Formats: sequence, C-alpha cells, structure tokens
Amino acid sequence: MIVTIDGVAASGKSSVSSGVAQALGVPYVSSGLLYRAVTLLGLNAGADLADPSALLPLLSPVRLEPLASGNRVWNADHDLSADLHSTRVDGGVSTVAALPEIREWVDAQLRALPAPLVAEGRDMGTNVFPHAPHKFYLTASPRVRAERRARERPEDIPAIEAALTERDRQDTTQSAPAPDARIIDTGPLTLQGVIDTILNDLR
Ligand SMILES: Nc1ncnc2c1ncn2[C@@H]1O[C@H](COP(=O)(O)OP(=O)(O)O)[C@@H](O)[C@H]1O
Ligand SMILES: Nc1ccn([C@@H]2O[C@H](COP(=O)(O)OP(=O)(O)O)[C@@H](O)[C@H]2O)c(=O)n1
Repeated sequence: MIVTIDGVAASGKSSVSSGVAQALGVPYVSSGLLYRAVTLLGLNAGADLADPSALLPLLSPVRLEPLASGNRVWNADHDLSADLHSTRVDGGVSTVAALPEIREWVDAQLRALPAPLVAEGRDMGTNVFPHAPHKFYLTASPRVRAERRARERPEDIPAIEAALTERDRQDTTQSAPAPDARIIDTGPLTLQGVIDTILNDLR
C-alpha cells in the first residue's frame, strides 16, 4: 500500500507523514530531501544549478534512507541530512527541481523503494505514484506556515513568508493536487489533528 501526502512548502508534509507512517508501522519517504541534497552538492561544487549536466555527475553516491523516525540522505558515507534545511538550500532548490533530468533521477530513486510506504512531496500523487489508493494534499495560509517555520529558523516571520510564497510560485508546475486527493486545510488543526484526520480516512 502507498499513501501520498503532497502540499505546499511548510504545510506539515514531513511531520504529518512521519506520524501517519509510525501509526501504520511503515516507512515514510521525503522526496524534497533528494531535491535538497542535489542542491547542496551543486552549491558545494560551485555548479550552475540550472545546468543538469553539471549536477548529474555528482549523484551516483547519493542515497535516501527512509527511516521511520526521520529520513537521512547519504553522499557515500557522509550524512548530508543536517545541512539540507538551510536558507541557502531553500534559495536554490526550486531551480534544481525545475530540471526534467533531475526530476527523472529523483523519481527513479523513489520508485525503487519497496512498498508499503508513505511518500511526501509535491507530485507523489500525480506523477510518481499515480496509482496510489490513498492521496492527501495539505494546505495552510502563507502566514500560518511562516509562523510554524519561524519556530525552526532564525529569520523573522515576514522574511520566511516571502521566501515560502516565492518558492510556492516557482514550484507551481509540479504542485497541483491530484484530482483524487483529499485536500486538508491544516490551518485550524493541530499536528495530531491532521494525522488523525488521515488515519480516520484510511480506516
Ligand atoms: N497542523 C499543524 N499545527 C501546528 N504545527 C504544525 C502543524 N503541521 C505541522 N506543523 C509544524 O509546522 C512545521 C513545518 O512542518 P513540516 O512537517 O516541516 O512541513 P513540510 O514538510 O511541509 O515542509 C513543523 O515544525 C511542524 O511541527
Ligand atoms: N516531490 C517534490 C518534492 C520537492 N520538490 C522541490 O523540493 C523543494 C523542497 O521540498 P521540501 O518538501 O523539502 O520543502 P518544504 O516544503 O519542506 O519546505 C520544493 O520547494 C520543490 O522545489 C519538488 O519539486 N517535488
């Protein structure tokens, strides 16, 4: 069984997916971490983030480890996970994610993982796992999302809100909800409330 949980930036995808996956006793998979890892490696190599031929040669040692407690991304034996949520990576990741060659590489990594799993990102329900029987799409207003993320980042709320809105704009192409996804406005709900809404729907 595959459950897909897509949504806009900082809508709660990874926290909700982790909670749902733990309740189901299956791994969850964070596709955004792979786009973030490509971006980090590109930045560290001084590569042009809009040039797939500069990025693809960096990717053969990259591997996603979908642990139930939180996903990790490895570059050979180096754990990249702690460096993937910086403002620097946030600023470049949508450029990388717009490249069809990079999307193909990410999709292949994800489709190679064994089910059952919970997959979260932008296009899990539309493109990567279109036949998944259970699809969800999380939303919340930009202000609510910025307030949540401000608890995790040093920047102030207006700066975070502007960056989130800009990333949503750049990610529009791959961010449409699947026609058969249940859309959940997480704004009025607690994290546990969102997790319970999904688990109730699955039962
Ligand atoms: N419904 C909710 N109510 C309050 N906080 C939430 C809710 N959903 C998520 N959060 C918090 O918002 C932050 C962003 O969630 P995260 O899972 O990182 O989102 P995404 O994976 O979509 O970027 C986290 O600190 C998370 O705990
Ligand atoms: N399935 C996906 C997942 C992420 N992404 C890209 O990767 C970036 C980071 O995704 P993420 O899910 O880690 O970001 P947050 O929403 O957690 O901030 C997004 O802004 C998109 O550019 C994508 O294009 N498709």
